[in-house]
Amino acid sequence: MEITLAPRIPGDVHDILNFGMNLAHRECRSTDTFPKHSPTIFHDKHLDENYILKRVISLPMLLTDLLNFANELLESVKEFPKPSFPASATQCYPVNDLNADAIANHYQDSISEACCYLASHFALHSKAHRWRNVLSWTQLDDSRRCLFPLPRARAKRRLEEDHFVARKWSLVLLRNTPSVAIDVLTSDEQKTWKYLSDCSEKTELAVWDIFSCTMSSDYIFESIRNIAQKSTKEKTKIPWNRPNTKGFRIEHVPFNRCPDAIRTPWISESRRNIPVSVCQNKAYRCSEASDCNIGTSQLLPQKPVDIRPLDSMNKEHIDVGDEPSNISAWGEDYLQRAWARAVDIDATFIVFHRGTTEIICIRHRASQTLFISDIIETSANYYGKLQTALYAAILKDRAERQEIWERDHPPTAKVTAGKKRSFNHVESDNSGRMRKRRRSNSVGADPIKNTLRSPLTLKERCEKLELAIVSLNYSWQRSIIPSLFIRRKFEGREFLAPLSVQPVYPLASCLRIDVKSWIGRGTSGDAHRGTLYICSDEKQFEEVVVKVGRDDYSRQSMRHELQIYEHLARAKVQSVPHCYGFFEDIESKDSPYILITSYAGESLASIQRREYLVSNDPVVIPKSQHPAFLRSLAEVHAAGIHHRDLRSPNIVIDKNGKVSIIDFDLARPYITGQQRKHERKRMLKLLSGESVDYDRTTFRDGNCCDDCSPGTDHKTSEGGNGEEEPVRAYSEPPYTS
Ligand SMILES: Nc1ncnc2c1ncn2[C@@H]1O[C@H](COP(=O)(O)OP(=O)(O)OP(=O)(O)O)[C@@H](O)[C@H]1O
Repeated sequence: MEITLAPRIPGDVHDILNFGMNLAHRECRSTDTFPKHSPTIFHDKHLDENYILKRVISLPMLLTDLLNFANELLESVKEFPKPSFPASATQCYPVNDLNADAIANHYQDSISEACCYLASHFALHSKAHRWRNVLSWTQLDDSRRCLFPLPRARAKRRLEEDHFVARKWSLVLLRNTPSVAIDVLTSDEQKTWKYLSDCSEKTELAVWDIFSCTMSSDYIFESIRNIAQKSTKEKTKIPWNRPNTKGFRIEHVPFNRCPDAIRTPWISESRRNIPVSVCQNKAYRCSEASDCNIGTSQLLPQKPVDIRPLDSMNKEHIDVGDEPSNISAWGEDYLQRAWARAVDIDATFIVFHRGTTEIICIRHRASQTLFISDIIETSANYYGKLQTALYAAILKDRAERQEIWERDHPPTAKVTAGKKRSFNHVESDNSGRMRKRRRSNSVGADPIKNTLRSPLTLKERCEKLELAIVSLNYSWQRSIIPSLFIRRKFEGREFLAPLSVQPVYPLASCLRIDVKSWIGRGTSGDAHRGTLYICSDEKQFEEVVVKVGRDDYSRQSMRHELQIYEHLARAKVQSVPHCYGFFEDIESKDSPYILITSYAGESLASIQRREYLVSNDPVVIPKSQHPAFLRSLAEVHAAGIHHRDLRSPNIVIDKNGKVSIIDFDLARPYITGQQRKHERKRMLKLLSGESVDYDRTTFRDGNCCDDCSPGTDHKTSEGGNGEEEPVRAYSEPPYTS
């Protein structure tokens, strides 16, 4: 009989496995409050089902499972590594300000780096003398969090939130091959390595939310634990608001999800709680409508996006007392956000860490369930072992899921170019239908068809329609049920009448708008691109821009913009988009307002940016093309409109070369000759690639424009007697912004 002696664990490995975090915890600062809680808003109602956490289950056994897994790994190790490990910091951490980043740095230095080495060794190449690390716990590039220029107040709030929770850390897979002959590895290790090699460089493997070490984060952790315990006991589902729109038949179209690992031991316990229907290994097809996406597919974003499905940034700060019972909603919020991030990077493990305590969660994709451990004390002397097991589990889980995926999707010899489906890009089931419709009715693409079908007819027909049915289909937004918006009209500065909604609208009286991409964010809201048609007639449609605003400021500026567009339409100005109207969501007063205009092409800013990337030189528009730009501006001026925000994002050019001026939220309905000259000069500067911006630091009255130096008055600066009669667009008192 062969007797295998347990290997002697070297001292440095022993130190890591028996590491307990030593973090002195001071009283929280008096100013410490929760970041804003974010109730469900319009965009949340249109979230892709995959991004919604449906239930949570408490899994107290997770800790034991992971420690047992660590023991199994240790037993299987034939030789322990002999490199010099990053030392685990055992000294007490200075606690001046335990903000989220300080906690993250401490976790990284004290234990994470060492665990990356150990877990790589145990899970991948336990027999090799010389080996490399394949894991790195890293702060990710922060640039994706600042995609949009934020107004100062929102940027400040974001900073406050960053202070409380850092979301930019993750475990990353490195693609350097281990310097070890592959035949030294056991067959299991070879398999794991093969499947991990198929992942791309710097694949994010798990989600970490690192909290500041304060009383508030302590409350949040308790809240998470309580939510898990309560919903496990009562078998509750997390409720999710949807639009209340009636009369839309919801079709249940099952689809294949990315797989969940099944054999992994650490979810053996959890599997008992997952409904059998969604736990079958084979195809991960959802079987009940309530448990899966309806009519949608798993479409992972192509570009990294800042996932904030619960848009707390736009919500009022809600202070809570020190009562932990008040804060269950906060815990749910953080769980939901972490779930959404995990969906985005297709991660199974989510870790909440706050220095002295930690919670580990496992995401089950098919049932959209999160299994939640108890609160783990990081000072326990098995914490190092637990983290090593966690990292190895994450690696194994990734490899196993890749194995399942490749088994279920064997490479087909013949893949037609352009039809290849990538791992993370599955087309939505109705996209083919939409493409077909667009091909056969490509208004805008074919000028002959345009004239035959006269887009004006659609515009004219739309003028009388009161109801707009809006659904979102881009990035993580994928409406199951559309929202209803009702047309709003104004008299002077106020709404003409209170919102009145009829019980039933015939399809022929409804506009339908499919929002399909995000264009940009301005001061009055987000601009999206979409397709507009009338419900009863899908044959005619037009590309539109839908500006979505939520607050009072955006309502005011959209109202003003609508008024200017209406005037320009009456004056038959051709060089501006057609405005379809201003609509309001009928569901609640928190819901947004939308302003719909026709899509008028790509902005000068975006063309110049694109060209600049190629040539690296400021982009100059050829002189021969200047008249088209100047004519468009002159047309607007001739109608008595002073734009006052003439910048390259607000000049758009369609594919036939037609130049339009957009964005009239700052415009004034009267203009002097001097102001006209100034805007013309500004246009020429923009065309020659000069970057010109407005000085909005001083208040300008109607006699000045923002291009004048402060103190200049058009009336007095004019030659002759200085008198100049402004052209008035309409006889309202001048609008002051
Ligand atoms: N009708 C349109 N056609 C083409 N692109 C458009 C249209 N309307 C808006 N856009 C694009 O969307 C972006 C944002 O829209 P817009 O500038 O109107 O928003 P805003 O909130 O008024 O912004 P701002 O801060 O400039 O006032 C614009 O820069 C432009 O590129």
